[in-house]
This record gives sequence, structure tokens and C-alpha cells, in this order.
Amino acid sequence: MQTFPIFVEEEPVNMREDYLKGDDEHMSQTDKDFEKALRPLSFDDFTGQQKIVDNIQIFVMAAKKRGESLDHVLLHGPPGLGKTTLSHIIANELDSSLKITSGPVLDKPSDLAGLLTNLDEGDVLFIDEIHRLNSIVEEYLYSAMEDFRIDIMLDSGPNARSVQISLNPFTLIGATTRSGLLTSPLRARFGINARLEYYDSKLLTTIVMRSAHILGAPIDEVAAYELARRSRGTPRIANTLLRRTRDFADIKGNGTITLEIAKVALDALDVDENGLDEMDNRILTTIIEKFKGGPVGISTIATACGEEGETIEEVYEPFLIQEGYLKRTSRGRIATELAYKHLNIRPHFGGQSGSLFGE
Ligand SMILES: Nc1ncnc2c1ncn2[C@@H]1O[C@H](COP(=O)(O)OP(=O)(O)OP(=O)(O)O)[C@@H](O)[C@H]1O
Ligand SMILES: [Mg+2]
Repeated sequence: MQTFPIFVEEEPVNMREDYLKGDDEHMSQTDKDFEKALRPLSFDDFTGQQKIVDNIQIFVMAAKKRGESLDHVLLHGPPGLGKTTLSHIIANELDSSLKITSGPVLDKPSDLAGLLTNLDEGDVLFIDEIHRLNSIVEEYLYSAMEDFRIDIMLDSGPNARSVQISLNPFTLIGATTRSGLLTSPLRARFGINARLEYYDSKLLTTIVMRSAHILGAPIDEVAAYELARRSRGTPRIANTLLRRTRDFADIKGNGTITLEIAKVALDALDVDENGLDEMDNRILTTIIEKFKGGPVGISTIATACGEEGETIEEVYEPFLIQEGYLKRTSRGRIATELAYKHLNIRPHFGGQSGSLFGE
């Protein structure tokens, strides 16, 4: 019987940007506990990303059969799609232990050397946010990844000498939301490169049903679908919406998550009919109303919306582009006809917006 910690509600419900990001500085302890409890532990539990999972399963089996370490893996894609989850699963399936660190934490080459020399044969080293590694540390990583050795400088000045240390063969899993920021030498050292995609509503319904089951929250399938289709294609958001909706079901209903309760909760959380949230809508409205639909640069949008440019690029923009609300051009971002329709704003033709939909 699966037990689950009791959650203490300690944050206001409108914390969407925070759970979108999912990193340590933006997540409360409760959110982290929740995420951990719902994290699939095996490939069988992991829904979707079928091609990636199928391929990685083969590579894992082959590595095990040959008694070698798995090739280095790069996982990239927007936040909350399962990069960390997959890394845990890969280590599990390899029967190896997972050592976790992240780009910004590895300040000096000695931080990296300390970690690498402590790896046992076949261990998995997970470097989250690998695009944020500093360039000196990154260079040390090259020989570690390629030849399982590192050169360390001892002393400085005339006494300086370099000592070569060989490492146990290991697998590096790098995760990033911004693969575009990775240098090509680093990218080239990953033998397995997987881009995670947004999930469709059907897959997310399965994920919501599974999570509800683990939480012991009764849910109607239509309600699960409603949460799924309004979750920006993202399991982390689906799970968080589920958790918030469960609160509504407990307080406003009889505990069962029905379609009606789901709709009430989603409205209260400012998730609109198409699954866009308050910040998504603010970005689109800003581009249309303040900048005549664009093109407008990301930093200008960011200032006007009161959000960081990096967050807009990493969290909001990929989904808005994939759903066809936004276009990225060399001159900046443009709101599409769909964005106008969604916000119920008439495009004013002539001037800048006249040529918007001509493509
Ligand atoms: N395929 C999946 N099936 C079921 N649940 C999933 C799946 N992918 C992700 N999740 C759930 O979503 C949560 C977030 O996933 P995860 O932490 O792996 O995302 P991430 O890609 O590492 O995000 P970030 O870029 O913010 O680090 C997990 O706790 C897990 O419960
Ligand atoms: Mg992660």
C-alpha cells in the first residue's frame, strides 16, 4: 500500500510560474515532496516520449549485455517534461547509483574533479542545467567524457605540473532547457541525444489518472481529461493542477474530482479554456496592444510584462510557439492570428500588422 505525506498548504494558489520552473529556488518543500512521490521509477511507469524510451531501453540493455558503461546522454526540452525523472530511471535500469549535481553548482574544476574521482565503475553522473557550466569546468569535462581521465594542475608558477588521473568509466547525463546555449564541443561528446516533446492530452490524462490513484484522490475520467488538456502539455503542471483541484474537491465538493469541480478550480487558478495561464495571456496581450502585434524583441516584452527574458524564452515561449500563438522571426516575436482570435482582439490591418498573416 502506497503511503503519501500529508500536505500542508503553505502557499497561495496562484503560484503557477513557480511550479512551471520546478527548480530548487522556486519550489516549496511541499511541492518537492509531491513531485518525488509522483515520479515514475521505471520505464513501465513512464508515460509517453515513446521513441526516446524505446531507444534508451535498447542502449541500456546493450550496455549491460556488453558490461560497458552507457554512452553519455543529453536530455533537453522545456521544464517539467521528465528529464530528471528519466535520469533516475536510466540509473535504476542500469543498476547503478546516480550522483546529482548542476551546472551552476560546479564552480571550480576541483568541484568537478572531486565528483568524478568518487564515481564507481558504471555510475551515472547527472548534471542538471548543464548549459550553465562555466567554460573552465566544461573543458575539464571533455577529457573526462571522452577518455575517462582528467588532467589536474598541481602547484602554480615554476613548480606547476600536470597530473593525469584516470577515472572509472561512467555515464554522464546532462539535462538542459536551453540546448541552444550548449557549446558544440560539449554537445558532440554526447552519444545519445534526446529532445523531449510536449505531451498530448491523452497521455497527460493517463498521467493524471495515475497520480490521482497514488494520491488516493477519486477522479472522473472526464475531469482528468479536462486537467490534462489544460496543462500546457506538461506532466509537472498536470500534477500540480491535480493537486490544487483536489483541494477544491475536498472543500467545495464531496472529495471526488468531477468535471464541474475541475472547471471551477481551473478558473480560480486563471488557467483559461485553451490551457494558457495569466502570464501566457499577458505576453500575448502585451505584444498585440503595446507593440501592434510585433515584431518585438524578447527583452522589450520581458520588461513590459514584468518577467525575466530568460524565463519567457525558457518557459512560456516554446509552448506559445508550438501551439501557434507566437512566431519567432529574426526581427523579434510576432503574435499570430490565433493569438488575436484567442484574446478576441480584431487585428488592425495596415501598418505593421497588415502583413502579419500573409504567409
Ligand atoms: N512521462 C511521465 N510520466 C509520468 N509522470 C511524469 C512524466 N514526466 C514527468 N512526470 C512528472 O512530472 C514531474 C516533473 O518531471 P521532471 O522533474 O522529470 O521534469 P524536468 O524535465 O526535469 O523539469 P526541469 O527542466 O524543470 O528540471 C515529475 O515529478 C513526474 O511526477
Ligand atoms: Mg529536472
